[in-house]
Amino acid sequence: MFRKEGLTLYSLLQVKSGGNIHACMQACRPCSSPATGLISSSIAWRNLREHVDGIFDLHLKDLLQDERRCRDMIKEYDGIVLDYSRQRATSCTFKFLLALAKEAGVKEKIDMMFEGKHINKTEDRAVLHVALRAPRTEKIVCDGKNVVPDVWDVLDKIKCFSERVRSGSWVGQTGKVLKDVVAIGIGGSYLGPLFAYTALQTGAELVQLLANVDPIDVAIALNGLCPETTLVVIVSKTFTTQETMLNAKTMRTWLIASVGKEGIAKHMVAVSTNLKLVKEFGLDPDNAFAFWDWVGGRYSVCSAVGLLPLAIQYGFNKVNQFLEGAWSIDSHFRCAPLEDNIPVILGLISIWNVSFLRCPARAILPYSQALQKLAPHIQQVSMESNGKGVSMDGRPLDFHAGEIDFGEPGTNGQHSFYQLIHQVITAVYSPTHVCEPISNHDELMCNFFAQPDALAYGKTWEQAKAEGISDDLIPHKIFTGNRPSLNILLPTLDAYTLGQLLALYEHRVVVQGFIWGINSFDQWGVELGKSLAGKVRLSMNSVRMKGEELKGYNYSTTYLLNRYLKGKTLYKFHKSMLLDGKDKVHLRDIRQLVLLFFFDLIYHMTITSYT
Ligand SMILES: O=P(O)(O)OC[C@H]1O[C@H](O)[C@H](O)[C@@H](O)[C@@H]1O
Repeated sequence: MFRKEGLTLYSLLQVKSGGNIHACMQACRPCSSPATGLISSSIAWRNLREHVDGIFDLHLKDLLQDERRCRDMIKEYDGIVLDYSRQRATSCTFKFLLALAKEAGVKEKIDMMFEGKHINKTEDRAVLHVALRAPRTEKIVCDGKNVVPDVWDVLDKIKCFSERVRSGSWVGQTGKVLKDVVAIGIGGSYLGPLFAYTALQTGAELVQLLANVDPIDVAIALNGLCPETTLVVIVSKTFTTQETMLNAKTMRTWLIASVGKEGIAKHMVAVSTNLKLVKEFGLDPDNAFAFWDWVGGRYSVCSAVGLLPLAIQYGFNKVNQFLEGAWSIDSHFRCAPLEDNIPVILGLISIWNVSFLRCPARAILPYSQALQKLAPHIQQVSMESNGKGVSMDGRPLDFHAGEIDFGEPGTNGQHSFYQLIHQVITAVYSPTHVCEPISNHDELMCNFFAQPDALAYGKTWEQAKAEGISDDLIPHKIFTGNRPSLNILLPTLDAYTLGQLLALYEHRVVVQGFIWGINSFDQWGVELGKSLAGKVRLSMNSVRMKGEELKGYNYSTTYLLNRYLKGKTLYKFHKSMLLDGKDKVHLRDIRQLVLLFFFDLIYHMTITSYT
């Protein structure tokens, strides 16, 4: 009944209908434990597979007429409103989904997470990012130790340091007040901080974040900065990530040229779990802000990774509010019954769309420009966490898990890819940064409220005809609708609600992983790419230093690498090229010399038919 291809939203509309919902309800069998270890062999999963057949008859425009259903599909908690009535699901669907959550032991797994159990089995680690936002009085034990006091030691250190930088009492080596901060990191050490930092932006930025190892990015970051008044923050959980370490070395060279080696302690600090390597890099451990291996990189926004830049820029008060917002959702996630638990409901909706309706693409569309970096952050949180092909115990999955996430703030996205929007819409319904533009915000929100219904209802031939559209244009102007979305409304966008939003998305991803039975906390696929890059690095050095021939690559890679190395003889990117009079950057020169390579990745996700 399904077409044999994925990544298409239209599959929803092309499938043949089958059965009806009441028949499916009667067919519902009591649940029992999965026989093979995969959740797909459970009765709860099979009930959903049978149930999904009945759904294809139903159109959202009909489902939306049932007010009781719609009322049941709106949940509120601590100012957040979740409306999932525009999902292609009935109340019965949610009964089946909740049965699946119970079958998968979601509640028990949430408890294990909060209890510091080593649920990241492949790395033998606890998963305790929730401990990062726990109040000082809370007790969260990991490996026999309450970790909350350690968390607060670092928070106190962040408070003290950030206040000194902000007040000007922390001065650079030459006695000048620091005016600029560059935070270097990549992946989780960049995307999460960037999301939070951008969301709270007020206009006067002290901090900038640098990720890419591309020399142009480095040059742009340094452009106009004076080493004597610049603080560099190296952010790396492992302190081994090549890109970050290379950028850190470039920055160190840049600083030393002006303030000398002895000035580094005043101009460079680090955020890491690896304090030994921080010291070996030449930084004073007193200038390091620690975190712990039980914080995954992509879940590290609430550690010093995200909080140090936030505290320096916006003050520690905002950091406190951010943590309180996240903790509000953490507490709800831990304690609320599954049927009222907003992150659990969000996770179940994702499971329903991906594994049963087979819609593995999700657009995240905040109707708030301040949330412009939400989608890039969630791309990593979701796709690195749940882009897994095997279960926790190494069995290949026989169902589809993981989504393709993408997004853009509305209304920009409307003018780009809205033909494909499909699942999540986030909005702020009261503006925070009111310059004057109440009417601008109203305009924005008109679009926000219009889009979900446009997607749900579509437009029929008859409606188009009644609008006087000519027959030849009607095929282009009718829309089948029935595209699901869900809405999240925040009362405002401030540090508190930002923390709530972050925790909601983090926990949604975790719930999905709990149900699919995968490990949402490791990233071995990324490691493969890293080790292959290491091999290429060695080969490049052998060619350059020893004049050796490239060996061990296929024809295509050898050809491209040789072309690159040949072009590289023109490329002389060194200190004097980067700097002119110590702080002036030759962007144009660098641009001319850098060879650009890019590639299109064609990712084909195959979804096989149900039998
Ligand atoms: O913070 P770092 O140790 O430098 O790691 C930065 C990033 O490295 C890799 O790409 C991992 O897959 C990410 O999860 C991590 O956030």
